[in-house]
Amino acid sequence: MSYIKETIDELKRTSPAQTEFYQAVEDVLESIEPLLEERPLYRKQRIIERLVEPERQIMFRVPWMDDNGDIQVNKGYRIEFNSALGPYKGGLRFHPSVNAGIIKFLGFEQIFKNALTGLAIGGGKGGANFDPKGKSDAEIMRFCQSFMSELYRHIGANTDVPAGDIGVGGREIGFLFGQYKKLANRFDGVLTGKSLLFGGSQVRKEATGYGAVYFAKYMLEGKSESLEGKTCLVSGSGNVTIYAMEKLYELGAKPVACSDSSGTLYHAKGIDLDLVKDLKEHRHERLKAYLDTHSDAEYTARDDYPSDGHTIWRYKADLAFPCATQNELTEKDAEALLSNGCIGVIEGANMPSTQAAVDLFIAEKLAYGPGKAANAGGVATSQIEMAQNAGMEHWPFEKVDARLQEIMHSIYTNAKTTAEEFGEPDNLVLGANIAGFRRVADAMIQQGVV
Ligand SMILES: NC(=O)C1=CN([C@@H]2O[C@H](COP(=O)(O)OP(=O)(O)OC[C@H]3O[C@@H](n4cnc5c(N)ncnc54)[C@H](O)[C@@H]3O)[C@@H](O)[C@H]2O)C=CC1
Ligand SMILES: O=C(O)CCC(=O)C(=O)O
Repeated sequence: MSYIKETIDELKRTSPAQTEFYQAVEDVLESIEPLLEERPLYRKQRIIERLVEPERQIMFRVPWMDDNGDIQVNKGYRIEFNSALGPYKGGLRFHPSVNAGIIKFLGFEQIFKNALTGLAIGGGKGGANFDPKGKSDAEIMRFCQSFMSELYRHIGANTDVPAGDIGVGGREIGFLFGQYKKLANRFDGVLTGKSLLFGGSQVRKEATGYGAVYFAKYMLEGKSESLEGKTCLVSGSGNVTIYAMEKLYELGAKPVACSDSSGTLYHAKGIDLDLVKDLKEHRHERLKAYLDTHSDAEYTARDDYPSDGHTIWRYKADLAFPCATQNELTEKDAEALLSNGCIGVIEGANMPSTQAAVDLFIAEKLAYGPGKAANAGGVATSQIEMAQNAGMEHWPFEKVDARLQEIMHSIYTNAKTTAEEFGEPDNLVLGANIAGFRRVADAMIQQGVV
């Protein structure tokens, strides 16, 4: 039996029912096989066995009272996965689908993503199976306060620094920070993605979307192509999607489709970004309401999606940016993109393409930027926020944006040159996984068996 299969079988036995986690582990293990052959020390040191086991997993009860006075109970998680390179760093996700397996897959991805940034940050992730949809601000506040009432004792500016992810934006980070400050009696950089009024960094809100588009720019330049005039499908309509679309417009491309969990919107003239921002950032409405302003746009409800995939990837466009959630781009979607002449897929979300879709992109030598490389701009800018907090500084927008561009360029170059080193110059999955793994593994070896 191969080493990879043995490892996955052992994970299935010891950590049952964590499908997304196995998928994330398999993706990394398959890529690093040539490195393991070249450097037997990694197996001797049992780096893989140590890496797949989180350093610490915290699971807790989150009781809170809704507006009717009824008591609700959710499950909270913080998985402190690996601290070889720095304090645990990674977002919090509030979504009804959250469970230990989802948080573990996200935490595992985060280890290698954070390593790729070249910064001193380890990997962690957390969240709750709480559904913010339809909740009042007061309910969100009470939930965040209860969540932090347990979490505060596990985190710290030099220990573990959470941020946002799906369902956790500026409003939630504000409530979480307020409760942390009250309980810990400390005002420090324990969370990132904070408001600019109390320690937040310029560009953090925009960073993941902007970063993914910078990555696309560098990857296309590597193929003597550019973003200018390209039509783009950008799934989702949250933080990552909105700022990816903003940067695409700035760099001369045209986003023509986006989506939410209820359906897909297509507008051949180009998505009206101001309207989407208003609908999603202020009015908290479904995308369908876009049709009230633009009757020439098309909307497909989720119930009418093809049974083997998602409507958004069936439209013709030059580039695809999956920016919503995991496994939102299937093999059939990948086939549709390729047959419609799509030349690049750049992942703003974490693990949005199924393994079969990824295999197809690699076999077809598509310009493919895997999430752990392409969406690392968010966490990289979080580290810039931590550095500003520690130094009691506040950098201007231009300075943070320039640093973000440098980091995205270096991530692309590192993934590309590592892919070349291992004889597969077009395979940035292999390049990103090996480059990220090597940095973490070498640090673990130097720190001994801990
Ligand atoms: N916020 C950040 O800085 C970072 C986020 N990510 C990843 O980017 C993705 C999006 O995160 P955010 O934009 O922060 O979250 P968000 O909560 O702001 O937006 C999520 C969006 O995805 C949509 N969505 C959720 N499930 C969907 C589905 N099944 N089909 C279509 N749309 C769906 C929601 O309607 C919403 O528009 C996630 O995979 C997250 O892990 C990755 C790196 C950093
Ligand atoms: O900014 C951060 O700390 C984390 C962002 C995040 O959750 C991610 O990169 O998936």
